[in-house]
Amino acid sequence: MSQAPSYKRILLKLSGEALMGDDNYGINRSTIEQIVGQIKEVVELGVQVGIVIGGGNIFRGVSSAASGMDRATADYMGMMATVMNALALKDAMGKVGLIARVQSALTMQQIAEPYVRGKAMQYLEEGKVVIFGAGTGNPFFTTDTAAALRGMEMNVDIMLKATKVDGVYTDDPKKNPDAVRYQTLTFDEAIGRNLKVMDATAFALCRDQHLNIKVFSIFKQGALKRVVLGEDEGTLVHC
Ligand SMILES: Nc1ncnc2c1ncn2[C@@H]1O[C@H](COP(=O)(O)OP(=O)(O)OP(=O)(O)O)[C@@H](O)[C@H]1O
Ligand SMILES: O=c1ccn([C@@H]2O[C@H](COP(=O)(O)O)[C@@H](O)[C@H]2O)c(=O)[nH]1
Repeated sequence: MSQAPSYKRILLKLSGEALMGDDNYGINRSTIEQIVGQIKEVVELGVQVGIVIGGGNIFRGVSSAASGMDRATADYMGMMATVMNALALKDAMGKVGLIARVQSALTMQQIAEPYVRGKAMQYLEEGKVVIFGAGTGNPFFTTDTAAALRGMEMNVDIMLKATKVDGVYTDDPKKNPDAVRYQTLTFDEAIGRNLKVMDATAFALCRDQHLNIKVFSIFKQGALKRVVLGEDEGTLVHC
């Protein structure tokens, strides 16, 4: 019996750091293949997939490597890092027969299309995966905020934040072993408790536009498909 997805169109926010796998930097080949395999599973269910990818595996504007630099310059470097990840993701998708397009918020026409909302919508309707690179195109923002923004522009049904932890916790589970995972929580709770799993700007945007977020671990085999099928996986952040 075929399974019916709970969502027609999703915006997947992929952590850049998740691409490192167990490495300290960059893109781990088997990790990206594992992630692309999960994306393929949901495309095959007929779900339209837009992706915003982070850059933390290569460069962050607020990282120690950037300290002493002009913040806006460092942020432009961070945005370029996300384009590198977007190209790597597109390449890995092509190898398993997925058709993907990269649209960049910063113009770099030799390597990526510029972001054009209508064109991106058309690609999604055609069943192509659209990877949005360069975040919002503006310094002082993050790719979480870009994911919220593109998700709203694409009229997606839900934003899925695929990360290294399996949901939202009372505290950072990487630092506090006593942290407890929420099954669901509201945007106001997430903002009020200053939970650092996403930035507050992204939470506030999603709250104001009624775009729910599911936070889950991309390292759990089949997790993306379970989320899309509406099964119990990760943490739902809702209005
Ligand atoms: N309350 C919390 N619940 C869950 N995770 C939390 C919490 N507070 C902090 N974190 C941390 O937030 C991180 C979110 O990671 P993620 O890599 O997705 O961030 P990102 O900055 O969006 O990614 P990147 O810049 O690599 O694209 C997790 O690694 C987790 O350790
Ligand atoms: O809209 C945006 C998005 C990102 N940046 C810069 O890129 C890096 C990497 O993004 P992450 O969200 O941390 O993965 C970020 O640290 C910023 O320096 C940006 O300036 N604007």
